[in-house]
Amino acid sequence: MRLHPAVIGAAEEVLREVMRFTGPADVTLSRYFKEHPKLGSRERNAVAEGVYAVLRNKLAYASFSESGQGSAMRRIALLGLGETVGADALAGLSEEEAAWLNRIAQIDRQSLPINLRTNMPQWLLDKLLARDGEAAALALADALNRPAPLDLRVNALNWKREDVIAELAKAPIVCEPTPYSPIGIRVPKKPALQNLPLFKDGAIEVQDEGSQLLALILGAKRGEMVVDFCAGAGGKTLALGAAMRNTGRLYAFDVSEKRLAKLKPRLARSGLSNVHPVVIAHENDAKVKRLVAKIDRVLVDAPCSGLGTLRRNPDMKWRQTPETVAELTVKQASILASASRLVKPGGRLVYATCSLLDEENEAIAQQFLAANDSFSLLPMRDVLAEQKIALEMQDYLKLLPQVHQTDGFFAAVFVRNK
Ligand SMILES: C[S@@+](CC[C@H](N)C(=O)[O-])C[C@H]1O[C@@H](n2cnc3c(N)ncnc32)[C@H](O)[C@@H]1O
Repeated sequence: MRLHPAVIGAAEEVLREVMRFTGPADVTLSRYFKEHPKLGSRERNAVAEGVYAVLRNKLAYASFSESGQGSAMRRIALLGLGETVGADALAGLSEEEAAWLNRIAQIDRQSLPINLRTNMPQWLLDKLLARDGEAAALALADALNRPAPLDLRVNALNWKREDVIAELAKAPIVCEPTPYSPIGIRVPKKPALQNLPLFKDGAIEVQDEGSQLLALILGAKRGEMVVDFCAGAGGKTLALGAAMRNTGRLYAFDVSEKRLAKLKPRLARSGLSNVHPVVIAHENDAKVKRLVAKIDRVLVDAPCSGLGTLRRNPDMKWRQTPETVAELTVKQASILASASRLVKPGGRLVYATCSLLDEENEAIAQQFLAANDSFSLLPMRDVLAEQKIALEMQDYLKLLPQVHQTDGFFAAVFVRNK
């Protein structure tokens, strides 16, 4: 059955706002759907898929849209919808438009110049080419430009992965265990989960496998004092609280009251009572100082460019610039320096990002080590062996979508010697 003709106009309209890149695309889409309640769920999905395809393929589509008729934004919307739901599903296409979409579909994308093939902003493409070379940069861009699967984390406090997989199969939801995280489940399709008893009972949370691994390498244990310094809506906090078997004390810091508020309902579902959310004004807040040298393990899941998560947030590549990245690196170094003071001798500090850029990753870790002789690096291969995670790494954790089928993540583990 064809989609309602309103889909094309809706995609065009919402793209006008999304393509200004003044805020996250998912927020703009949710607001648009709230303001347009008559769009059915099939139509909403089609609009969202079409918009995300445009964000993934922006440069190629801009080039393709130089031909065709109608407003430029309609042509761009048609390209996104044509790529995702297919021209045959669209009602309201003129004959010329259908023929044009058909012609565009015949173009061999491999024959396009590298900037149109990768659909990366030039500054980012230049960085990836200089660091990785053409073949690796193309493979990375290709993986980043594909939608991610849906990964779930099992709440290890009360649930076993195999039992959750068996329950999901009854729904019926096809899924499989994730290869590296012992508490992860991968769902290739994207079913709605919110109404499943498993979700309501806190047995599962949506979380990329890479993100699960970042929580695991902190190695948090029963009865410990742990700080999740940049907790946000608590994706990793929940994993840490369960790893601590709901004992000890887990502080969830963040400067954003709004993000921390989103942790509350998730905490209620999870059954955890060892988590203490704390809004801080900045990384040097007096609330931080009170815990100096008292904490066993500190996770710094730093604010970053998010360029490792382009599979889910393709707008990030158009919203970041060399200047925003430079600002972030100053913040990252400052947060890591302040958070490190909390770690007690013998304690562990993890610095993590979902960025792919060396300046947000290795450079921050190395700069920190150079300035802090009380900390040393715990090689990632040792940390992974300790956690029984079957991943080959050297000093750092570097997860890549084209290799590990996760989002792009970086992590360094430090131990305080004195
Ligand atoms: C990568 S996100 C955290 C995601 C979260 N850990 C999760 O797993 O869902 C980074 C977070 O750092 C927070 N942040 C930014 N500046 C901060 C600061 N100075 N101190 C603490 N948190 C900060 C942001 O509000 C954001 O929620």
